[in-house]
Amino acid sequence: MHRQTLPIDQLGAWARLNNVEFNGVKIMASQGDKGSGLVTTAERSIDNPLLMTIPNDLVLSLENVWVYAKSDKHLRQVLEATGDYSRTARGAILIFLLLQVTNGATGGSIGVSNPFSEYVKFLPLRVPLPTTWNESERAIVTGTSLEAALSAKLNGLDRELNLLKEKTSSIDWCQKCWWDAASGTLTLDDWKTVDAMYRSRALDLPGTGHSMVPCIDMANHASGGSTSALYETDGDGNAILVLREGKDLAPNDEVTITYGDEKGACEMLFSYGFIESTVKSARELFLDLSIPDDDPLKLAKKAVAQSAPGFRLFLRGDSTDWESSFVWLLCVNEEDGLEIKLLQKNDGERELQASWKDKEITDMSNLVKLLKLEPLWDVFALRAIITCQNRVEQQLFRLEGSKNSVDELLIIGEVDNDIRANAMQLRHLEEILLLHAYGDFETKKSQILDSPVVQQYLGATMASNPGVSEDDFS
Ligand SMILES: C[S@@+](CC[C@H](N)C(=O)[O-])C[C@H]1O[C@@H](n2cnc3c(N)ncnc32)[C@H](O)[C@@H]1O
Repeated sequence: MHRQTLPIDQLGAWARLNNVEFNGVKIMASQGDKGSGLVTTAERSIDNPLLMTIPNDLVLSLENVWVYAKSDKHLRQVLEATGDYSRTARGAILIFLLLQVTNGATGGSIGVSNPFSEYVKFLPLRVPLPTTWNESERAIVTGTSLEAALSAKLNGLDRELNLLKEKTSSIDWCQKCWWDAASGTLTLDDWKTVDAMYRSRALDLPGTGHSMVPCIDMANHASGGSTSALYETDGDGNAILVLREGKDLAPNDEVTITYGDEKGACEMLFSYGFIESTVKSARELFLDLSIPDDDPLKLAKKAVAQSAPGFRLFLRGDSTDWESSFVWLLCVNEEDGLEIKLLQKNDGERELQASWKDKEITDMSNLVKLLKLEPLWDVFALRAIITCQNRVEQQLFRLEGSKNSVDELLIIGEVDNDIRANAMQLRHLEEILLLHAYGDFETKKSQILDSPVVQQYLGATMASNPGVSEDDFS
């Protein structure tokens, strides 16, 4: 779909028209590779911390999308057709943004023009999130945790667009403008664009939740002590940007917020398209795990697992640690005490019920608590460590094994320079974290292997299965 644009220096006029108040700040066209940003026009200090006020009705939240829908038939039709999807903040806001882009592309004939129909024209034409990267750019993150996250996200976006098509094809104007082979112009790239707009600009606004706040979303990110401002909600429900305590800004200083200092390098690149060059650690990453085909409870375990299949590896102080409720499900079976049964409910429905030695498990995060009470706890803990360590090793092989093809792509592929720098930084940071984790798992493994419970268990297992060694333990 053709996206109309407006020069960013006209955003000041848009802001005045829509009662956005700037106090000693303005939007600056270019902040180097960061796109537009916010800068001060005068000295700012904590004596007068208010930098910007955005009226409540300009905050794009789930609630406000439905308020706009009351006076916009086209928006309402799509929201209603998509059911539960548009009852979530992300779903409703994505549809709203798509309607604004459609409004611009159809010269205003679809939807009712509102402040956002103009505002989206100030947003960058290209948001460099990995979902918008080309094939070569995607291939250079092979072996990082972004590889799986990106592939899942791309599949998810494709599914969402197909669902949107299925639900709205019967609406005449949707069929004509979006889906019709001759006149429809909506593509997967458009859907990726609205998703990227939302993901890279959404804030968790206190009292409102996930929302997009025009003008505050022009603030770039800086972490730690470099963050200069915070967003909040004032007593009247307006969104405000205020100076951080202890910060004094001189004229022309950039005003920054944090997009989440706790986020790992992969999540930063995934959601915002960059990693700060000063970042020295990947901080955390997620590795997926699959249940082996020879596990007799494979399908049942998949059905009762309440979390993503994998584990989160993260830095805690100087060491690495991991967390997952899925891993524990992977490490025990019927012979240990896990049971998963199909129950017939009173209403005729059937459901799977998991239990550990006759204790029902409704919340899978409780499985580890029950395992910790078992005499064989050290054995289960060792299985979990070996499972995670093997997966870390596999990831290191994939990262290492892709180095030559990545080097080649950097020479012959079409790779944007910023994307190259970010992707290579991610590869480097994740390799360090994985190596660190591998070493920490090794230490934990040798400690736990000394436990009398494990020694006794291994002795008994090897005696009854002469072909089995300690290495086969997982
Ligand atoms: C909320 S928007 C900020 C405004 C944006 N610069 C614009 O031109 O509209 C977030 C996007 O700005 C860019 N960005 C923000 N902070 C950055 C930083 N510290 N380094 C590089 N890019 C940054 C990224 O493209 C990110 O996805």
